[in-house]
Formats: sequence, C-alpha cells, structure tokens
Amino acid sequence: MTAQTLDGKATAAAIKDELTVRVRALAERGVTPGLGTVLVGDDPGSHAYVGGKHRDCAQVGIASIRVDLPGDATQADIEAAIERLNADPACTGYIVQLPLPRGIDTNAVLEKIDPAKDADGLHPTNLGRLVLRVAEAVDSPLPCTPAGILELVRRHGLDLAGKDVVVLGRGTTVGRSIGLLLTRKDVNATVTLTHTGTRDVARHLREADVIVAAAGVPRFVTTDMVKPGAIVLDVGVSRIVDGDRTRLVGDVDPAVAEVAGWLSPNPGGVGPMTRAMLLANVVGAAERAAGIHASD
Ligand SMILES: Nc1nc(=O)c2c([nH]1)NC[C@@H]1CN(c3ccc(C(=O)N[C@@H](CCC(=O)O)C(=O)O)cc3)C=[N+]21
Repeated sequence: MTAQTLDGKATAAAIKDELTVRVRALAERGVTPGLGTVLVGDDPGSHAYVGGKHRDCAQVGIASIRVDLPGDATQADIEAAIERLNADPACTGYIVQLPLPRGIDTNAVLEKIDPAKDADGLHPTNLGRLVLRVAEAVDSPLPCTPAGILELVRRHGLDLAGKDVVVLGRGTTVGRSIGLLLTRKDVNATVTLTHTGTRDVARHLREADVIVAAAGVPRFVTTDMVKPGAIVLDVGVSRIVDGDRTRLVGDVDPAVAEVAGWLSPNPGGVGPMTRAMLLANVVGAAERAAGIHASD
C-alpha cells in the first residue's frame, strides 16, 4: 500500500484562484492589497523564499513592497523599516523574514509590527487572540504554516475531530502555535507536543493518528515510527549539500509513504500552503481595512 498524497501545490493553486476573485472585488472598491517583506542579509534560502512570495503576489494581483537591508543592519535600522511599513497605506500586510541575523532581538522586532498588518500571524496580539478565542472562528491573521496544514487536510476531505495528533518540534512558527488551532472546537483534535526533552518520541509517534513533523531534523521520522494509515505532514526543511548543489530534505523519510495513509510531499506539500496562507492573510487584512468582514 502506498500513502495518498496531500497535494499542497494543487491545493495552493486552488486557493490562489479564490484569492484572485477576492482581490478583484477589492479592486472594484478601489483597494489594492500590498504585501511588504523585510529581508535582512544575503542568506540564499531566505532570498529564495522572499522571491517566491513576491511571485505569488503578482499571480493574484497583490502589489509587493520589498525592503532589503544589508546583513550588518542594526536593530534601529530594522525597526525604522518596520515603522515605515506601518505608516505606508500601500502596504496592507507584511512579514519580517526569519531568522534575523545574530545579535538582533527578534521578539522586539516582531512586537513593533502593527498587529493589523501582521501577515505572518506571529505578533503576540494575534497569537493571544488565538489563545483567547478557542470556540470561534477568529477574524485576525493566523500563523501561516499551521493554518496551511489545517487547510491542506480539510481540502482533502479529512476530519481531525477526536484524532490524536503528535507534533514534533516546539518552534514558534509551527510547534508552539499549531496546537492552538488543532484544539479549537471546530477542529477538536487532541494534541501532544514532543520536543528534544521528550523521553521517548518514537513511542508517541507510533500511537499518533496524525504526525506533524516540524523538528527541522532531516528524515527524522522513519517507517518504524508511523502507525499504518496515519496522516503525516512533513513540515521541516533542511538544506543538504549534495556534491555541488543543495537539496531540500524534509523531516520525514520518503519511505514512510509505504506505511502512512496520507503523506504531504516535501517539496510540494506544506511549503506552498504556507505561502497561500500568507496571501490569504494579506487579502483578509485589506478586506478588514476596507470594512469587509469574513461573515459578510
Ligand atoms: N517571517 C517568516 N515567515 C515565514 O513563513 C517563514 C520565515 N519567516 N522563515 C523561513 C520559513 C520557511 N518558510 C517556507 C515557505 C515556503 C516554502 C516553500 O514554498 N517550499 C517549496 C519549495 C521551494 C524551493 O524549492 O525552494 C515547497 O515546499 O514545495 C518553504 C518554506 C517560510 N518561513
């Protein structure tokens, strides 16, 4: 048996088509959503991600505002760039590409972002809203990768209610925040968060109905750790040097496809969904700024 594919590329394309329609409706009201990016330094991976985000924007009719700062930019330089984007009416949402260079206080930077323009959904105010509004749909930006994972699963007709989900990794963008979404009453999953301090990670994984692998450890999850039929989401990305080129490798051994019921490929799974959710946050912020609400 081989796992069915959680096709992030095709699902993201469908979401982008839907967003194009919403962007057109905004244009009729004279509103153009604009995504800003703040990129510090010259990490090739970060450049590739940011480039991809601007290409996505062009596809759905979102304007882009790109701010690139040198690797030796100071805390004050970065915060000044943020203040300009907060004040710029053409920018309806923006992100600060992470990680920031060593020596920069990332949390201080993220807290300067206007929560209404937080396209990543990582501002403390927006994460706090997620904590406070367990029962209802929240009309505020959601963290892109967790939201993308839920949307990917939902659009493949899978229901997580009552399922035991084991999350691997306690990073801010995925591990720490995905449980907030998975345990909302409209999802109703049960969540275990495992990390480097967990005594026997493999034991937890083997009992999981759903695995969210976000540890950033190449091919950590192997066939012996997966219950037959489980839903497996491969979130992690590591760059591996392979001869004279680099390859992207996920947290899940591709052989897991022989055991799992569903598997998100990597690339082509969670990554494109993260980008689609970023666009959705920018469009949502522009709609709210224009007085249009999700329930309208
Ligand atoms: N403020 C901030 N927000 C982020 O959302 C953020 C970040 N910083 N820093 C880095 C991580 C990583 N991340 C990815 C997004 C898309 C793909 C993606 O689309 N990957 C393609 C492959 C792309 C390729 O081939 O290079 C795929 O999975 O098919 C991957 C990784 C967002 N992140």
